[in-house]
Amino acid sequence: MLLAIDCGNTNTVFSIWDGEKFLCTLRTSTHHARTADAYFTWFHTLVQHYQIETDITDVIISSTVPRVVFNLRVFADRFFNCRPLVVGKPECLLPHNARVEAGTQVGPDRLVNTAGAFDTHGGDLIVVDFGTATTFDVVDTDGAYVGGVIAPGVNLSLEALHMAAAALPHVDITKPQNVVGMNTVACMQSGIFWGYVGLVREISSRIREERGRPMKVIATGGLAPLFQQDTGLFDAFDEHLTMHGLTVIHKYNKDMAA
Ligand SMILES: Nc1ncnc2c1ncn2[C@@H]1O[C@H](COP(=O)(O)OP(=O)(O)OP(=O)(O)O)[C@@H](O)[C@H]1O
Ligand SMILES: CC(C)(CO)[C@@H](O)C(=O)NCCC(=O)O
Ligand SMILES: [K+]
Repeated sequence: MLLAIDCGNTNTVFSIWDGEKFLCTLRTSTHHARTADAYFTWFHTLVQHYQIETDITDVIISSTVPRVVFNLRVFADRFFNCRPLVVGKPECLLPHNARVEAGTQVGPDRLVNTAGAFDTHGGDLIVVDFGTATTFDVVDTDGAYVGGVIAPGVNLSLEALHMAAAALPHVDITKPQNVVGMNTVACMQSGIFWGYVGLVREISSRIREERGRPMKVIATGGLAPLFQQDTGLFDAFDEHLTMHGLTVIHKYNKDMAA
């Protein structure tokens, strides 16, 4: 059984993959100081709570925060007696190597999304991930990551308004009824929501134009469904894209080692 760990700048997600399906998905906030023992206490409590029979033999990690990898390695070694595969390390092979400028470190989450999206949807894709940052990953015909776009995340943008302007409150994202807001909160929500709809539309269309071919837009991340409603921004929403990508990369490495 595989334990797949997707560690983002805001949240860390653990999923158990039995080879056919995910048995559970557990979420915690990302903290570089969390110890291996603390991970296990949290993990074990939830696995017991959900009464899941686990027999973890393999661990794969994607982390956009380099500092957390040490404790996750200790966690894998101490509790599952295994050496984890870490996406982005030379020993972790990718089904298709990224084609980017020499010396560029592509975020592991973007490499994982690329592998997952290509496996499910084929080539010529734009993958949009609404995480801490909103990223666009361009997946070539053959499945290689060939570049993309990084924009500030939705919640980060709302937080930045609140932090920088004394009179602007903390607000949660929602889809406003109107564009013209008649109170402060509605004005902020409109700016972020409709601004993002425009951002996604413009960037997707410019990517297609630059590459001169039709490309499908696949969205993932917790906020994607909110942006999909009535906007037709995406060809598909794939909630489990990152986790699926981790299983694809794990299987590829197993097959290559066999
Ligand atoms: N309707 C909503 N309003 C506000 N926040 C939401 C809504 N739906 C989901 N979210 C939040 O969106 C976030 C989406 O999670 P996701 O895993 O896609 O990215 P993240 O964890 O924030 O970023 P990262 O992977 O970079 O750490 C979660 O924090 C979730 O609580
Ligand atoms: C852009 C983020 C923060 C999105 O999670 C992550 O993929 C990252 O840290 N990337 C490194 C730079 C790059 O991907 O080009
Ligand atoms: K994410």
